[in-house]
Amino acid sequence: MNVFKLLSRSSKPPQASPAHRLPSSGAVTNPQLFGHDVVDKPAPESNTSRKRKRGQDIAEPSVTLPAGLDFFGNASQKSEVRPKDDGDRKSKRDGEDISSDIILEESVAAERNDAETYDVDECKRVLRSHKLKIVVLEDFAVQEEETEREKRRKAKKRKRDKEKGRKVDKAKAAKRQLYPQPLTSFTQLRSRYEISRRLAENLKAQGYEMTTEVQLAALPLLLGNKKGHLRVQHGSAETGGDSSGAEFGGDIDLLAVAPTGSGKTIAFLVPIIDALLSESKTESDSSKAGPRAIIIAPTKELASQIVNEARKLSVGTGIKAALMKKGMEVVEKPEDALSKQGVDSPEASDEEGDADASSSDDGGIQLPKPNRRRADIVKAGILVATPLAILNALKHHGDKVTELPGILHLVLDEADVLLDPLFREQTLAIWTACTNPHLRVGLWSATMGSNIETLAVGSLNDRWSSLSLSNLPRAPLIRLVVGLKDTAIPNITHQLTYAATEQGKLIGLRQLLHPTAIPSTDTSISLRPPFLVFTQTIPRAIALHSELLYDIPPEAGGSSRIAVLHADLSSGARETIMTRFRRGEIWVLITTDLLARGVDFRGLNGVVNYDVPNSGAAYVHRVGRTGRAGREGGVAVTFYTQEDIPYVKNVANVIRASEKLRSKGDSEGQGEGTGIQQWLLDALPTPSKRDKKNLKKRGVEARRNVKDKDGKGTSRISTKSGYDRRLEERRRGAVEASRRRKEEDKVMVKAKGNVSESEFEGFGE
Ligand SMILES: Nc1ncnc2c1ncn2[C@@H]1O[C@H](COP(=O)(O)OP(=O)(O)OP(=O)(O)O)[C@@H](O)[C@H]1O
Repeated sequence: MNVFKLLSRSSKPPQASPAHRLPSSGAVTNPQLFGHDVVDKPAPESNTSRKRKRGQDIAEPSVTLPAGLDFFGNASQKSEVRPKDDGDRKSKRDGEDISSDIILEESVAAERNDAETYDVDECKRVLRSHKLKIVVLEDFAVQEEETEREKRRKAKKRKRDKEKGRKVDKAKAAKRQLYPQPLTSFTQLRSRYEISRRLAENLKAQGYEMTTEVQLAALPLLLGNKKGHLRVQHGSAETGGDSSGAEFGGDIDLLAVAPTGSGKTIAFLVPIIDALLSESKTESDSSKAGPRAIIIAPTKELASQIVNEARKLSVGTGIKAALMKKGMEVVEKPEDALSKQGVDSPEASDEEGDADASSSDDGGIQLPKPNRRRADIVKAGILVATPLAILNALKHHGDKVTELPGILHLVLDEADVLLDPLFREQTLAIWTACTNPHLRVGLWSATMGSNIETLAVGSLNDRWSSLSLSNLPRAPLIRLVVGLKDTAIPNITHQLTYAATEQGKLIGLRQLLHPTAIPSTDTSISLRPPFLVFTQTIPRAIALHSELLYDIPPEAGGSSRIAVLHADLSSGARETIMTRFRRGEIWVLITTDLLARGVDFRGLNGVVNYDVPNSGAAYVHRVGRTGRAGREGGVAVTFYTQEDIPYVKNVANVIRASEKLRSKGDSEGQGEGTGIQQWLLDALPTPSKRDKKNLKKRGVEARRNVKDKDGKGTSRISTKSGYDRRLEERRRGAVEASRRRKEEDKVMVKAKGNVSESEFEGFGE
């Protein structure tokens, strides 16, 4: 009997032919998560934004691999048209490169239709069907203009609100809601917002046609002001036409909360690249070369992924994207200017020495100092980095941070973690250093606590007062939410498995690794490689890796198919493992929360939470590594033991919410599987606020990397229980002692023999 059958709860019944629905099957699905039954009018028949049922292919991949092998099927495969070499041909307009006239001809008709717009009611319908909610979180300009009058009005309103109760609040919320023109296809970017032709081509070459929900709303919001499109009228935004509405004076600051894998990267990169291109057309001043946009991400892996994406989108545009590395400088620091003028500065020389010592990029060659320093200053328009990497480069004279007046765009990707106590100080220091009055800020994540919103508003206010910018119009802060906030994506299957003990978890994981060894049951789900396994700590990841190292048979690649990735490895080793995993050479990657956020492995079939995540948000991000861009068939398995019971309700609640979301939005009725039963939710204890805080900070007590009384780590992972291990150790010790005794006896006998021999020798004399 399979014990997991009794103790596990899968969120959906097994599917008939999973191979066809695996994320790694290579087929590109509809990237949208919601609104599949809704036809986005006025999209014409020929328009690529025509709606498809979930799972219906947009196009066949050009290289057809067996479903089980094409792990990381590339979205670009489906695009027949690829960008040609940069120097190929020159555009007749604006000096842009033109790579394909075919694309142009094909898209003319579509562009004409794309220029058609929706009326306000249609906007509302489309945005609601895609579960999009856009509100003005803070309209600073209005606040400042009407301070006195507003105060009196607010006092009156509060009184009325008290009498009328919640209804009034709802009415107020509706008033502040926006309905921008939905962008249902990427071709509309050219017809409506006149983005660079080359940028449009690059998007097409990557295979992007239909927009995801977050792109559908965020791109019009961020590009809208370019043509004065964003107009708020009686609680709604509309395009062109009636000009009686209150118009936002400048651009906007945006706080976007959208599901994992929903294409937020493109949503923030396209407006930045477009803005930099517009700027480069108007500005001929080359002294402005250097970063104009900074994108901060919490890990090196995510930062380097964003750089890659930015480079792909800006091919042939002249816009460059760079990844911040040790030894690079963002701006010239005051001491550099002094040293250039021949003034000796002790701090400058100290720091220079440090930078040289830590720099791995100059291959140990010592160039003359001023030249080296100048050569390392970032010239790329888009700079992507972790907070510490930028801050280290900005610090001078101890803790002073060099200002960055040239930065016009600041993006915090995974904003909630960047503004969490772990990174908060560093992130805010960078934000404060961006002193340009026209700076626009974007905060993006799949999860966002209300404390982050408060912090964002506070930071915007502080910045405003410290820079004394009162003579300039203030941009509103707009919040865009896709789906249900802080919920896991609805297109994956969740399984919460009670494994009782540490041993149980290992057995469970082995069962997932060798599914054919165990007879399949109604509730068992199959998990095909490649998949990620998350542990709570680095020592546990290492221990699990060594335990599973020989589980994959040699004929399937053996131990080379399984790897461990964590922050204690060198950057080079981390990069190699990431590349091998993306190529499909590694099938099982064991890791910590280092890879929980942002990292995009398109064809990942599943995620195993070997250790329960530290919070509901952590669960959302970890499981969001599968089911990217609307791909179906991803699986998320979470093991929990006796020790986890006090905390697992967080995870159960997230799964339950995600299942509800699926069953509501799923016209095919697939969402009716009842994974997390109400009785389980009722039975699980609700963790206190303090417990949640502790858990988030340090994880489950029993698995912390503390030493036991023998000085050994308790984070050990093994199929054997501690009792069995002790017995075994004693047995081994006894065998060893007996062997040693025998050896000693032999030596004694020999020694005695030697004595008698020597005695005998003497006897010969
Ligand atoms: N419109 C689109 N059509 C098809 N694929 C898309 C589209 N937009 C993005 N993608 C693909 O979706 C995947 C996920 O995108 P991205 O990494 O930007 O997601 P994300 O929202 O930032 O996720 P996370 O919250 O995990 O960081 C990428 O492989 C990307 O190429």
